[in-house]
Amino acid sequence: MTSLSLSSPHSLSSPHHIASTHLLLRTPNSTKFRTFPHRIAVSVKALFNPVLTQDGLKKLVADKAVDNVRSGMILSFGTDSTADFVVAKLGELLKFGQLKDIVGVPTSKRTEEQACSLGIPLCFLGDNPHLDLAIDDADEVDLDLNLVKGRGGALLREKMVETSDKFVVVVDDTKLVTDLGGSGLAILVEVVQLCWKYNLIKLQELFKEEGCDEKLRLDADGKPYVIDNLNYIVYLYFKTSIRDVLAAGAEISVLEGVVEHGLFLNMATSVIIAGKSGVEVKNK
Ligand SMILES: O=C[C@H](O)[C@H](O)[C@H](O)COP(=O)(O)O
Repeated sequence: MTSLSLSSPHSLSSPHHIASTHLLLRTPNSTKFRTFPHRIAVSVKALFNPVLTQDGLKKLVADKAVDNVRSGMILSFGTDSTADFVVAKLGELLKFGQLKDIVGVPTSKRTEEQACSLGIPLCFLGDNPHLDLAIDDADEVDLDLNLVKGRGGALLREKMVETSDKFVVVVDDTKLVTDLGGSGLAILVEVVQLCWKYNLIKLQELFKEEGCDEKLRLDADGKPYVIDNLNYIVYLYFKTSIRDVLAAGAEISVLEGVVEHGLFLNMATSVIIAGKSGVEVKNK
C-alpha cells in the first residue's frame, strides 16, 4: 500500500496550502520516500473528503444561497456568523464583476459595517419596500420550515425584510429540530425599555403551564443589554418544545410593549442545510 506523508503542517482542508505543499509518497516496493510536485498533491487532495468544520459548513450554504442572487437585485442579508459568509461572498462576486448593481438592505449595524467595508451598495427598507430576495441564517428550523431567529439581536429588522417573496435560509444541520423551542436555547422577545418588567411578568404568566424560564438579557457588566433598536430583550428558555407555535407567536405579539419575537412562522420559502454528507435544499 502507498503510504503518504506531508512535509507541510497545513491542513488538508485548504487547497491553497496544499498547492504549495511538498508531498512525500512511499510506493509498495520501496523503503524510500520521493518528493512529488504539487500538482500531484492537489490530485491526492481530491481523494480525500476532508471533514468540514462548522464554519466550513456555514460557508458552503452561504455560497449556495448566493447562487440565487442576480445582477440588479435588491436583497436583504441577515446578521450573525452564517450571514457574514453570505455578505463576504457577495462582496467577492461584486469585486470580480461576477455580480453588478446589487443593492443590499442590512439588518444590523454589524452587517451594515461589513457590507460597507466590502463596497456593497446599501439602502434602507423604506427606500425599497419590495425586495427581490432575503437571505439569512437561523437558530432553529423545524420540519415545516418554521424558524427561531434573532439570537444575534436583529429579530425586528430581520422580520421586516423577510416578508420578501423569496426568503432563503442558510443553516448547518445542528440547527434542525423536530419542534421549535426544543433546543434548550433562548427564544427572544424584543421589548421597549420602559415596560420590560411588565412584559417579563406577562410572559411568565403566559407560559406558566409550558415550563419556561424568562430572563432579561444582560450585558457583560450585568446591565440590561441594549440592542441596535435601543430596546431590551427577554429570553424565553422552554424546557420542552412549544406545543403550538402559531398560538404562542400570536399571544406574545399582542402583549403591549412587545416589539417583536423570534418565532418566524410560515416565512421561509427554502432552507439550505449543510451537513457532513453534503448540502440539501428544502422548499416550502
Ligand atoms: O439575530 C440573529 C439572527 O437571527 C441569526 O439568524 C441567528 O442568530 C443565527 O446565527 P448564526 O448563523 O451565527 O448561528
